[in-house]
Amino acid sequence: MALCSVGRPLLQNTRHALGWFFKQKQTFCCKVHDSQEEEIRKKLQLFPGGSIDLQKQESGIAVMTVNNPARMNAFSGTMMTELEERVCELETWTEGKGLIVRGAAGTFCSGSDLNAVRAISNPQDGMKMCMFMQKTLTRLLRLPLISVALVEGKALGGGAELTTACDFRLMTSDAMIQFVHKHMGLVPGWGGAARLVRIVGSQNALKLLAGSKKVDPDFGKQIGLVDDVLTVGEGNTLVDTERWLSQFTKGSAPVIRAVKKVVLSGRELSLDEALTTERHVFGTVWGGPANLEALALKTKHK
Ligand SMILES: CCCC(=O)SCCNC(=O)CCNC(=O)[C@H](O)C(C)(C)COP(=O)(O)OP(=O)(O)OC[C@H]1O[C@@H](n2cnc3c(N)ncnc32)[C@H](O)[C@@H]1OP(=O)(O)O
Repeated sequence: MALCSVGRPLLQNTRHALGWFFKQKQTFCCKVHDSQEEEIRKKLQLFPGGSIDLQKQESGIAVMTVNNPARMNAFSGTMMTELEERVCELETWTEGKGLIVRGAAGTFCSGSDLNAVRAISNPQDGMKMCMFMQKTLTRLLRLPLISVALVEGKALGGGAELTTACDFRLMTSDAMIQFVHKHMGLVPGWGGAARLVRIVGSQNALKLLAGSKKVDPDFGKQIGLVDDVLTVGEGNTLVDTERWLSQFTKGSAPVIRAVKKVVLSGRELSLDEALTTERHVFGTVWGGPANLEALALKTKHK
């Protein structure tokens, strides 16, 4: 049973929560063949265009690119299903440590493709699409990889929501994030509001959503949405992002992945559940190769 199948509350009980960590391969690496999901997958296939590209590098850092430049990297239907496939691929990438999510051609993502949105504007299809993207983005955030959204140009609507499905956000100095949903007569539906509240607090989330406020790098840093700013024109932003991320991904993959798991459990589970999970994760690294090597080297932390 997958963690978040339709109609099932997330993290229903401790056993389920622990299964999340230890059975990821079995529970996550395949599509959930729920009939409603199959139906929306088929419908999404009717709206082609663009791609979600994934490059897994030997460094243990993967780069995922939202690629639909003719539409400012808006998500077509097929891109939504491709995103799910790429997340599946990353769930089984045991050597992975980090992930960069970015947009093609110097801009992040302008949300869902408005042509597809118009065609499936009935509430039933809207709900199914929203559930599909919520689940995929939840799985993206829960990957045992340290993830960062590299925001160049604009991140609008669903694009702004996508940034919140990463652990960190970097912006170039001329970039902008905007939850434009209110202007579209909507609220976030891809899990962006729930995640935003956890990142910036409810006061700031209310300002960003109710005011559709534009977030530039300074404001983003001030409210804690943005972790760092890359100056435009000073080198290659992707290389700069890899360098920034490598401060957290340096070292052994099992340890980095374990760090992400304990932080994630602290963020999502009750204290008791998180403590139990922490013990289990600790057991996976205690006496492991990295631990034994550090002990043999008599490492000092000066
Ligand atoms: C739960 C999910 C909720 C959502 O995501 S709803 C979607 C929210 N996003 C939007 O409303 C974005 C609407 N687009 C815009 O505001 C502007 O196009 C944008 C992104 C600021 C760029 O402005 P400009 O730089 O002036 O460029 P432009 O308007 O000429 O756009 C270039 C081409 O891209 C297209 N485009 C941009 N965003 C799109 C989208 N979301 N869906 C479909 N097509 C989109 C735009 O129509 C234009 O195409 P074309 O050259 O006219 O064929």
